[in-house]
Amino acid sequence: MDTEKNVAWQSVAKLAEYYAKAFDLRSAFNKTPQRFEELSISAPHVRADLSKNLWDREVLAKLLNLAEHAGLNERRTALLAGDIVNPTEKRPALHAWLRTRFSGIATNTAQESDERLQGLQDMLVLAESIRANPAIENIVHIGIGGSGLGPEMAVQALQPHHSCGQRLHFVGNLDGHDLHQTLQGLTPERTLFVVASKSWSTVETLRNARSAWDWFHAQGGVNAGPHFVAVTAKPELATAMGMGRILHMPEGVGGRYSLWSAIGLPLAVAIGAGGFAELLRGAAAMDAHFTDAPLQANLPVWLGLLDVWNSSFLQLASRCLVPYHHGLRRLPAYLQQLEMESNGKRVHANGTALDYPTTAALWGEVGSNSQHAFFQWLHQGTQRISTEFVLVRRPAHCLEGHHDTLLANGLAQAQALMAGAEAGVGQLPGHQDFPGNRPSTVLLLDELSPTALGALLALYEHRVFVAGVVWGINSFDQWGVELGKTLAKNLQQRLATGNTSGLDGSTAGLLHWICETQC
Ligand SMILES: O=P(O)(O)OC[C@H]1O[C@](O)(CO)[C@@H](O)[C@@H]1O
Repeated sequence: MDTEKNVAWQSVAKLAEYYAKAFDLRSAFNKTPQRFEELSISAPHVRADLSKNLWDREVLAKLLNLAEHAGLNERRTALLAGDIVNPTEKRPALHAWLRTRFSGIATNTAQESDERLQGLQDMLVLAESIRANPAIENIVHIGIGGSGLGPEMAVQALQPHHSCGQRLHFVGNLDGHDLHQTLQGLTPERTLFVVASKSWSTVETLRNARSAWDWFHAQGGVNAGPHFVAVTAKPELATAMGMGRILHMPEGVGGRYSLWSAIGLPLAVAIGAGGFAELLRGAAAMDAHFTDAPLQANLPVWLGLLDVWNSSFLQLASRCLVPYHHGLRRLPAYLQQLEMESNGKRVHANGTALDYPTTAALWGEVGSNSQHAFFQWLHQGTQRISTEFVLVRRPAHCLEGHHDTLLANGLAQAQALMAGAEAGVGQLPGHQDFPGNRPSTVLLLDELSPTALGALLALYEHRVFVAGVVWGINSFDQWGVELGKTLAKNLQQRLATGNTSGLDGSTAGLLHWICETQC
């Protein structure tokens, strides 16, 4: 860490002990009646109440100072200009660049022709032709991680906006049960497979694609090619596998940031090219906020700094995400990849070890279901973590008595985490005491439209970037997934032969158990 950043870091650290041990949210609200106004902030389509966190304006000011000394302004400019921000892979991170250019929000570059935009343009044209083709009844999207989670989550989230005649299915898992169950009842000639893999080397996706290809012929289909669309940065490999149509995605768009590229094909089929353009516009509006708003009035900056504060300084080991909207039930899984693959790192971008905790584990489940699962732990467990609520003001249904009750439940959980309560007369002391003073954040959308979803997801992307810059890590590579892939290849061969020589005792023992019945 350079000297100035270190001084700024130490000055934040000086505050941390008090906020971790002695700060009390209830007293803070009593002492500062305008605390909500001071610590809540709006951005396009998203309002955020950060006042129920274990911080205040003094902490925020010091964190903003730290961000400046970490080079946030310069790094943000580099990201949005499409410069190299992923040094270990020598790549830019083009997600915001792509949607901003495409949406024409970037003045003077709106009509820019660039081959990196071509795949997205081709995808939207193809999506419209699929929507207009009644012969295609089912679309099976095959892809994992960033090539699956984003489209699946967004297709679910925007279900009320669907306007296509096709049914959409998602297959990611290497476990054959996933593909097998999905294919039940489908007819080859009426099915279109979308095989999404940026690298075209992901074992899960290639295995599923080959099995789908075999299924197509085994079920009497002829000429599979036209029924297979590939989305990839490696068109030559996809062509060699027989894919009938290739959509290109740029190398510079990272997997977990790729919903905005041709990877978004299932979503564009579901909501139409116009709906997809709205998603891009919503995201680009958040990009513009991130670019233009001063750091002290910038929502992604506040959230990224809060993440740094909670994890590195207050040592809160996880963050629980609870979206109170059925459509957002896959948001925790999507954000797990975004946050934990991006910032789950233990070394600086230059490869040297870091001596502070980086990103917290992210986990969660949709509300109100989660209230009946793990909220006991959140309210009365021995460990304190932070909780994040995503609320949506207006539902897309008109069933009486649901949405107000849902919103009341979300608000109540945040209130209870902060306020706590003592067991009353006739109640059980201890068992019915709630300690309170547990931090939470509320993000509020007016409605779950394509535009608002785009803005929300872009907000999370920039937040991850901000925290990564302050931690000094490269948020755009993922070397941590490689060792397991290499070992799996070796073990696959051993499973075929039962050879355990040279293996550690546990892996050898487990292999023996499996081979007793299989090999
Ligand atoms: O699109 P691909 O290349 O199949 O990769 C899928 C996913 O696998 C990962 O590389 C991790 O293994 C992710 O970063 C990526 O989103």
